[in-house]
Amino acid sequence: MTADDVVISCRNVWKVFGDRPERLRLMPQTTMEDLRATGHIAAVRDVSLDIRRGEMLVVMGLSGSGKSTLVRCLARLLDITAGTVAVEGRDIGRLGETELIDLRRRKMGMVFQSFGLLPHRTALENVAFPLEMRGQDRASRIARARDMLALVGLKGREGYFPRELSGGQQQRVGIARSLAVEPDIWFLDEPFSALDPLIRREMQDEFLRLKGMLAKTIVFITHDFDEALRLADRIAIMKDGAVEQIDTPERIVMAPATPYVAKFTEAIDRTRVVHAGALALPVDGRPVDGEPLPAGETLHALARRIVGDSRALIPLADRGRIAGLLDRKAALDLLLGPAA
Ligand SMILES: Nc1ncnc2c1ncn2[C@@H]1O[C@H](COP(=O)(O)OP(=O)(O)OP(=O)(O)O)[C@@H](O)[C@H]1O
Repeated sequence: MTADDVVISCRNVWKVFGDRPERLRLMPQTTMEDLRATGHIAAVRDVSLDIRRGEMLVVMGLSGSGKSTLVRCLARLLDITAGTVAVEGRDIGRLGETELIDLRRRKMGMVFQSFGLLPHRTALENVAFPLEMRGQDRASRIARARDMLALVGLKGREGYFPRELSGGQQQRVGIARSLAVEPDIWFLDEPFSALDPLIRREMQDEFLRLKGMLAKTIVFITHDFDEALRLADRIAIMKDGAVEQIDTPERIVMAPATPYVAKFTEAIDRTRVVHAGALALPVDGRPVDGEPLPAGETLHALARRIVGDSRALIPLADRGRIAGLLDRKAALDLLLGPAA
């Protein structure tokens, strides 16, 4: 990864709430108990991570683990207590108020759990509002706002005020508003939590489509592991303000860095995460017979073909080349549980 690939970089970031956090001497070994003794609480504890351009980073953790606080620090909606957050190489802690507003307006989009809609404006005007702030002309911003509302399934409700919409509909207006400005960096704090499962899946698909098309950098908080697995390039698992592991979904479930991460991912169906290629054995001169299976597919997607295959070692192909051999028994053990 080169420096150019990194859009957001945070180093040893702390966010401590309490009486006088600025007077604390924070060190990696500072514990929650040390802080509690002085009437403080660390919502974010010594977090260092880099987010790459075009990446979708999903932040997960139990309630109170610091997800929202971390994301608010990345957008400098909160001032951090210690450490640095750099966006495209600029330390955002040093930006003046106008520069900060400009950075947010030009580069960042945000959707938070509380929808933050303007109560005296209609759905259409709410979605058009950030475009107005950018100085876009009325006709084009209204047209764009209409398109975005249609995209989130609110065609026909353009003239409704927030109080006339359900919680899920208000959330969709918030999503449409953030989509309207096509930000480079998107911060999404449980954006789909109030949506019912069908529309939620549609919105996830829409996100994946936009992500693929526009190479946006997205930081996304969710409680829902299935959602994380569908969307994430990498997942950060938080506990008590610290990031326990930041890794690909496959490595989070197959190589948990701590007992906590292992416990957190215990109930996940591994076969939906693990690609056949991850189980590949080297060919090492063994015969490679017959049609190979695609190494990039998950075991779940290949289940029928693996069950119906009679070869003990099934060749795997990646971009037209043999990538290794899949031990059918090991794959079946994962799919069906070890034989009794
Ligand atoms: N303004 C504040 N003042 C004091 N403590 C706060 C404040 N904001 C958050 N906290 C504390 O910081 C910790 C992390 O909160 P945060 O909202 O970041 O967690 P979260 O992981 O996003 O939770 P949830 O999933 O419930 O939204 C919690 O213990 C919370 O009580």
